[in-house]
Amino acid sequence: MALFILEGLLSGINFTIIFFIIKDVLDLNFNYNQILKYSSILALVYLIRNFLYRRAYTYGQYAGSDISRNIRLNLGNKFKEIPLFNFTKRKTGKYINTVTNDVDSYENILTHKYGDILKNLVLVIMLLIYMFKFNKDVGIVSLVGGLLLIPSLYISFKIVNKHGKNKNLAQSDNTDNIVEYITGIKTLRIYGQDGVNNNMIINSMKNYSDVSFKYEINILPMAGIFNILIGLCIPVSIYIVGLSYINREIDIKMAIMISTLPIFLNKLLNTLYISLTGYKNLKISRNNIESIFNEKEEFKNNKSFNPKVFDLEFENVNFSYDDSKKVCDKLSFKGEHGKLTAIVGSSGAGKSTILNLISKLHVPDSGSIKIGGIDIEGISSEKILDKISMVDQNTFLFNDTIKNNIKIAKPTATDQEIIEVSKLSNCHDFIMEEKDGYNRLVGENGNRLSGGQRQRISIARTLLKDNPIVLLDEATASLDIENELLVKEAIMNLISKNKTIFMVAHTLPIVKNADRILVMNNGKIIESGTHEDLMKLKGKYYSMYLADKSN
Ligand SMILES: Nc1ncnc2c1ncn2[C@@H]1O[C@H](COP(=O)(O)OP(=O)(O)OP(=O)(O)O)[C@@H](O)[C@H]1O
Repeated sequence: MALFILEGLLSGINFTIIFFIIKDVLDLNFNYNQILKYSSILALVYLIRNFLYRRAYTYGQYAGSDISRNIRLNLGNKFKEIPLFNFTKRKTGKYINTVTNDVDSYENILTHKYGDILKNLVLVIMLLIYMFKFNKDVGIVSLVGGLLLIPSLYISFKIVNKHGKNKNLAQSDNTDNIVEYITGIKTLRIYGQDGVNNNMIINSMKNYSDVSFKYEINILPMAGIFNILIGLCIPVSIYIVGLSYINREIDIKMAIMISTLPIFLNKLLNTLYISLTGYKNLKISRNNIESIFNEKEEFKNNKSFNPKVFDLEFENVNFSYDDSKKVCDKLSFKGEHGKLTAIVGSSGAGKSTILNLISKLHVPDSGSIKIGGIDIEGISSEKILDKISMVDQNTFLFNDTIKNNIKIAKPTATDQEIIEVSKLSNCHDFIMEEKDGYNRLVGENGNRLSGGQRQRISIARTLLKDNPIVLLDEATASLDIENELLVKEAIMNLISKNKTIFMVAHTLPIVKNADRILVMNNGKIIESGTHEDLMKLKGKYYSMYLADKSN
């Protein structure tokens, strides 16, 4: 900043030199020595200014990229603290937009805007001082022109606030839709909904360009009015200078000099107006970054969580995602330590929601969930998740080797441990089929592996993490027979490890051996007991079992 101000001050020397040249020319004193003197001063000042500007620019770039890197890292840290249920479709787009575009815009404020604004401000002040010094009346007219900047910017800032925010929101939506479009491109292609056939993406692009156009069109009138008003200061100043010259209050040198200054001032004020309006727009990005940092964080405390046993109890738990529908309706049940509790029931009954509540991805509206007799409400979710492993249909794999993907569950694991859990989860054979073995790359989100192989890797992770509670969500759904058998076998290996297991399942044979089966319907548990108990009841489970062709 200091270097930019210094550079601005030095550029004022140009005006002084121009003044002296005009003076010398009119005094018929403009000889070779004078020419040499002025050109040398101008060259020297130019070199110093160039040096200062380069330094200021480099420092600015360096500081800017340092700051934006830190902001991005801190945002990454903050995402760790934001409750998982906040990562909804809309918010994800907003987050991506902030981490990419908003941080870039903020860096732009730091690296370019501040410097330009300061430099031009210094020059405007210098020119005003010159004008007051040379001719008070022209000084007053120029000052009024300069002060017009304040109300004009006030109005422009209001417009920027209103339309700039909409533009920023449309940009987030756009980012979000583009991410969804690209991730869903396979499905969209299958149904011929890609490219210009995709209404969602077309509307989103159109909305963004409409909102951007609206922003520009609303900003323009005020910029035009300001432009005209300060433009009028030039003829008024020249009129005053002309009168002063006719009345012999100033000589011709002064008259020429003072007439040129309002033209420079006009250009500077216009640049300043544009820079400050742009600065205000970029501040929306700064506010977006701040709003993420201010987002409510997940409940956290330092309370340790080390229950002696890991039985799990729901007591009168009520929960709904939104007010329209109760997804858990006064749920009460117990899953004993080291036992397998299966949850079955019709689609949408609330089975997966139970697992989400256990892992604190959501919190109940009322009632309590206890692990080993301790209410999990008062424990941070980080500590709860430290005791839980989860296997669901959508195993997320990183674009890395198989080994590293398993190791994520326990970064300190030895190769021997990894091979051991891979054998138990029926992964070892398919891993060794290829020459790279455990160092084979799985591709983006594991796309070089089959669905069953991905699930077995997820089970290997669970075995490696060796947590006392295991949540299995439809782990055998959508698999072919061979894969299903291998996954089931892997699950059985998991079950034999004395863990408290909750398993949501559609196919009933694997449920048959459960210690307890909960049958859900519309957020309620309507039956519970062992397979034999429920078969004797001849209720919902009985009819589901008879209808299940996989028995
Ligand atoms: N994130 C969410 N926001 C709003 N509603 C949701 C959300 N997740 C689930 N639901 C709704 O909650 C209800 C229970 O969903 P849940 O996934 O728990 O059912 P489920 O029994 O596991 O179903 P399925 O067997 O089909 O997987 C459903 O009506 C569903 O539409």
